[in-house]
Amino acid sequence: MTTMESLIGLVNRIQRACTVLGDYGGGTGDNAFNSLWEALPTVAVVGGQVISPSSGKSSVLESIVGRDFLPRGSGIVTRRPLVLQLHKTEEGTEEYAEFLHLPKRKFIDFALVRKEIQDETDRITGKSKQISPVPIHLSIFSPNVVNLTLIDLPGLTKVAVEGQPETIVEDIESMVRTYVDKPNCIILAISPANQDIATSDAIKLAKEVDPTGERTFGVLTKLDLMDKGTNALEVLEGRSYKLQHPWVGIVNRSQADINRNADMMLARRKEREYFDTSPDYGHLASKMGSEYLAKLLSKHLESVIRSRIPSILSLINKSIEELERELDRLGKPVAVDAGAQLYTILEMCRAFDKIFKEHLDGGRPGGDRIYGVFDNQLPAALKKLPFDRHLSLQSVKRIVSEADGYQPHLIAPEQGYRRLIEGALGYFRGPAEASVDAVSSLCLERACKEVNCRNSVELALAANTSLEKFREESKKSVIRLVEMESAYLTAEFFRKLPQEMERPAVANSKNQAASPSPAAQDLYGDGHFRRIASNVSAYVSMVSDTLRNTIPKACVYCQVRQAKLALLNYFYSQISKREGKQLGLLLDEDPALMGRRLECAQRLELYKKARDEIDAVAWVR
Ligand SMILES: Nc1nc2c(ncn2[C@@H]2O[C@H](COP(=O)(O)OP(=O)(O)OP(=O)(O)O)[C@@H](O)[C@H]2O)c(=O)[nH]1
Repeated sequence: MTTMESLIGLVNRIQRACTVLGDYGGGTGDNAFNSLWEALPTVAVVGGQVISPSSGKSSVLESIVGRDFLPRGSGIVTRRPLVLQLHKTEEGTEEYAEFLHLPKRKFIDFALVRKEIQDETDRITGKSKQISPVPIHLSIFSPNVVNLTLIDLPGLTKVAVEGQPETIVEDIESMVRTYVDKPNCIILAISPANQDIATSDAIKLAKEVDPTGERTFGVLTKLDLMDKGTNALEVLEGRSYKLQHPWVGIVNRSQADINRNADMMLARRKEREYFDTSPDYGHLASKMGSEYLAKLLSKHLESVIRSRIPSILSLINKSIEELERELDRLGKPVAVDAGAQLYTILEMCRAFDKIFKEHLDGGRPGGDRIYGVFDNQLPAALKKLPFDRHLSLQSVKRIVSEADGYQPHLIAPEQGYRRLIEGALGYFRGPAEASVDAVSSLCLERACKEVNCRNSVELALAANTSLEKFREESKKSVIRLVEMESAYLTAEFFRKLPQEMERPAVANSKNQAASPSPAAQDLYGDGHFRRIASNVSAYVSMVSDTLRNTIPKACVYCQVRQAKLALLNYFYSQISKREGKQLGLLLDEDPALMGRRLECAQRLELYKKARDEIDAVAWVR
């Protein structure tokens, strides 16, 4: 047989785990998980707010705890649900409080608890006076409490005060309703005795959601403030409004007591005395007061939890089945720890690298297309270069005379030759760069095809980045080859030229024997410029043959060979920089899918843990 402590403690633990996972009820939509939070029995404290007369909700809670710890002030003070978990400790032990969001801090000073509730409320809602459904969990350990969990909700209000959004009235009501609508919710409806019970906000709401009064506990405060000669027996004896559970009357500290900082323990004793000596309520004394209320609720909560355990278990089992099915559908669960993720990713990179190499080396199609670039595309592009235009008679004349300047050349236009050759060599940059791009896109195409099989956009991006790096290197190398040709011309080639140059002049002299100086005559004639064009063309064609052989060498050296050697190393170095979530990204292309899988896995863990905890409680068997 278990104790009350273990049952309420069990629910407390499950409730805390739910909050950590973001389950505090209210989930809607197709993807919403079953809410375990909503299945857990709770006591929700409901009362009217601010508008006179106030219900005394805060005073009741403080009286149950026996400490002053709730924020007070004008406007809506409670703006987030406060899950108040009370744990009874041994007589004589020190009282302290703990927040779920500050697990390592023990609060001994309850004034600091009040401040932390305010600060933590503001952390989520800002100072905007908005409300938020995200609960604050506060545990109080004290010899002066009973084991009990209460959820303090924002007080029901009728008008928005300054600084609050217009919708606050409906917002609060709908938040309170998400709690009190649930059949597992025990409603602690607090109303002041100096107000007509028919107009109590708390009772009106309770009547609506729990018409038979099965799960409502009516609490009447401020009995001491009733007009002389009147009493609240009509309500307390259940004649004004009948509930299944007896009404409990309360006498809290007055405002004057609060101002005086009157001791809570003393207040409890005074309350006891009030009922013991009251001519009106004496016959009900043993069932009145905040201490009695706390014990009554604790006992009731325990019995409700006991009765609900089978249905909670069946919800948990059903949810476990659903989650396991969904995880199956989502595919193999991602290895949760970073080590396993890293292993999987490296395996994937190795497989990718191996197949990629096979494509380049032969054995798989791909490498032959790179050869096609060198054997067909590059020679064709070289052939198409516009040397005819560059070396047209007109262009040669212009370039040579520009190079000569004011002093025409005497024998051979050295500067003119250089300018013509430099200009022509510049055209080689285009085919050189195009070869690099073609090889790069073939490598990338191969890589992407391979990566697609592995379903990882991240891997594709990593391959792309590294191939891009190789492409840049390769481009620099081929451009350097072209620039080297411009930087130093092969003098040997031109040394052979004078003899050849003479040949047309000799032929000329045979035909025009009477001509006084044919060579001199031709020095600035068209024939002379045509010869220059033809010499330059021959030189450029020699360079073209060289580049046709060296460009492929540079591409293979910088791109293909590097891709084979360094792609895997590049993956390794990139991956070792990543951690946690980023590793997960490498494994899967869809962050939404990944998120859902993680959520499902966490939920599954929560449900399994909850099932184990419930199973561990002896009475279930
Ligand atoms: N004399 C007397 N005063 C009470 C009683 N209950 C509450 N009060 C006073 O009523 C005022 C409001 O009490 P709270 O406990 O703050 O009431 P609340 O419903 O939480 O109201 P807000 O804090 O304004 O939301 C305080 O001055 C209390 O001292 C009671 O039973 N008797």
